[in-house]
Amino acid sequence: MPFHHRNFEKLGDTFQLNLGLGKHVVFSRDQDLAILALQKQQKDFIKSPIQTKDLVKYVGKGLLTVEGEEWKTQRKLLQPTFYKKNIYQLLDLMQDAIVKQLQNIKTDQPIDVFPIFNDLAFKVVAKSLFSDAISNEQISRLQYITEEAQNMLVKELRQPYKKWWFIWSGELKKKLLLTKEALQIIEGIITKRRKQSSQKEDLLDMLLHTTYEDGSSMTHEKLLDEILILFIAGHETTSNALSFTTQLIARNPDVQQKLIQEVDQNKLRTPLDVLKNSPFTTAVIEESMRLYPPVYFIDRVNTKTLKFKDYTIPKNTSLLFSLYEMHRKQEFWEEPLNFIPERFLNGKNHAAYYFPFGAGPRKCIGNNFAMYEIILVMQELFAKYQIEFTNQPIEILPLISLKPKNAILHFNYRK
Ligand code: HEM
Repeated sequence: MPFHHRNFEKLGDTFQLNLGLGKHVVFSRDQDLAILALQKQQKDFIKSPIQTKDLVKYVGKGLLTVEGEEWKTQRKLLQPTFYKKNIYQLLDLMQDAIVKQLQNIKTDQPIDVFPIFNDLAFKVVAKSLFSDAISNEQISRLQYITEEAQNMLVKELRQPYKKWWFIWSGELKKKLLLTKEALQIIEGIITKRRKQSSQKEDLLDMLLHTTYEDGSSMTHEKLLDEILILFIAGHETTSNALSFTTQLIARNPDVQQKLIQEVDQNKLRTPLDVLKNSPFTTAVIEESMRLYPPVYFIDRVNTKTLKFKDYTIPKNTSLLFSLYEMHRKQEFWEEPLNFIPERFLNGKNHAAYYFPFGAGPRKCIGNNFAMYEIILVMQELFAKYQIEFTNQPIEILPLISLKPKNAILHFNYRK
């Protein structure tokens, strides 16, 4: 990251990096170019092969990893499931999983919050999807498999020269077998559910009843792929956000105090009422995702020659938009490196240069789900605990997502 920052400072908001062998990448923190690629002229851009080929190997073809007509049809089908009113129905399931998971917090010693939030975020997706039809063993196994798939993808991307070794050593095959096992676990749950007549209020039931324009439902295979994708897209991003948010709160006692005041006012409220009465908590989360956007890069490839400002970018160029850099630009944010949640409370619209959930038609479908989950975690957490930081500064691990490193915090029961 500092490497990119230096390059942006030296070379400007958009620059090209030569990777050798005739390959090059365009890095940009220009919000107008990003909006053009993601929204205004999105028809002339596709996702990079990292998502539409490399990731597909491990997680199949779901909303996140498909393109063109296939994507359009699936997005149209799945969008209503993620409307606010449908996510509201999942709040009790979410809340239940959150309360159980937060029991793992210890107060007698400093703890790394990332593994706790990572398990929590995975369980919240699992329970929202399947309610009580999934066992704890199945959840642990699915979590292990999806994380192994992501680790393998990181390895492949970082060490492309070792591709033959991954194949020859059997490592790749082993990982692909794991993906098969994950699909079998999900398939078992779906098959059982199809035989039940009673209705459940979970995502699986919604997905089973959702239909295309011609009245048909998703094929069994498509449903399996979409569910696996929800696990992949929905858990690490959320746990990163939770970890960075709590670290920032611990380092800013005034913010923590204000947050606790709001949490106390919400103490006796239902989860839905908590969501509706948490403006400061929401601002805290938004400010945290400004400084540490869990998806810190969005990639696209232009399918046509692109003319933008003084640049002509030949077609089939990889473009990487740095949300991390964009969210820290002096021209848009006063004291850009400081954590000031109030900037999200002054009624100003930041949509032109702040988009932690992406922008345009491929914007995160789970954005409400994620925000509601994080607000409910903050409510549960700060109703019981106060937190202190133990190490400076916040450390980052920029992999596929922006992960925290050594997110060690000390929890104390509130007096
Ligand atoms: C704080 C948490 C989250 C962040 C920061 C985040 C961020 C993003 C971003 C930036 C994109 C767009 C990527 C692109 O344009 O290339 C995206 C797409 C997506 N996200 Fe999220 N996400 C989060 C949570 C979730 C959750 C909880 C779910 C599901 C339960 C989810 C499901 C998806 C899916 C399926 C897509 C692909 C949408 C499409 O291409 O049509 N995300 N997310």
